[in-house]
Amino acid sequence: MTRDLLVVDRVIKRFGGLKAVGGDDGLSFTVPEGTFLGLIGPNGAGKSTTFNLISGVLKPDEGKVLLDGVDLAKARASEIAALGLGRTFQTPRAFPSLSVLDNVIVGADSAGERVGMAFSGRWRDSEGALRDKAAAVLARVGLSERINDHVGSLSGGELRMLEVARQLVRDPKILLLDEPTAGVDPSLQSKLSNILVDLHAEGRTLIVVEHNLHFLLRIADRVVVLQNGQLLSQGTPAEIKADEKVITAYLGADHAA
Ligand SMILES: Nc1ncnc2c1ncn2[C@@H]1O[C@H](COP(=O)(O)OP(=O)(O)OP(=O)(O)O)[C@@H](O)[C@H]1O
Repeated sequence: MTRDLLVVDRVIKRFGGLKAVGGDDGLSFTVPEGTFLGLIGPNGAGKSTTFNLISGVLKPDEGKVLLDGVDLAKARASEIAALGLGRTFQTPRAFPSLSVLDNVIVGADSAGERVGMAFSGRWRDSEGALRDKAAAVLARVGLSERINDHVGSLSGGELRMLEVARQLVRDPKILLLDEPTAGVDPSLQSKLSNILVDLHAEGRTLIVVEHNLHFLLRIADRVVVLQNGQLLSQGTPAEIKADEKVITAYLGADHAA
């Protein structure tokens, strides 16, 4: 049986006394290793808060989030990165004065690779390998022709692809993507969806928050639907599309057919 890589166990998160996530019993769901999970829900449902809880950015007021058995509330950011968790942000975070290639190299650096190599004297030998790895992930996201450009010249969609490349260079076991299709034109969206399908086929665990549920329902293998901070439904895309609760609360009557 596949083990659960991520366990959200009766989690409650409050802001100013109001529950953003959790409802009465707390939010619980599990993500088996190798799953491509889509996290959806209407505005204010608690998707971003849940996303921040499962990436260790926020700590729950009650309950636990376990990644590979480790309680994220007790782990340092470096420990979480060492568990193989990578995440992108709703607003892409790139270094505007650096080239596209250097942004990806810096992405690998935050995993401590360059620092470790510098200390061990392997820096010169490894610099070329790191550049090759960065160039390879940029090719994967379709940015080969932009590697020497400054990120300031990238479109919104290209910036999102750069975010994905900056995570991929670290070879994450579990990759969390926050609204990856926001501001991305249809041709890049289809490229992104192919990349996600490939990453999933490689055995990586993906968790993707999206407003664009048509995008997710086509490619995810499991979907969690939130409403008012609580679990409204979970299942395969086919089960979610057929779930009356979801249709009523979120999808709209046109999906019932
Ligand atoms: N930092 C915060 N301080 C106070 N309230 C917050 C904070 N973050 C979120 N909330 C509240 O928590 C609830 C859930 O918000 P959250 O952003 O997680 O929902 P969401 O599903 O991501 O919404 P959207 O689709 O609009 O991004 C909302 O009522 C929101 O106003």
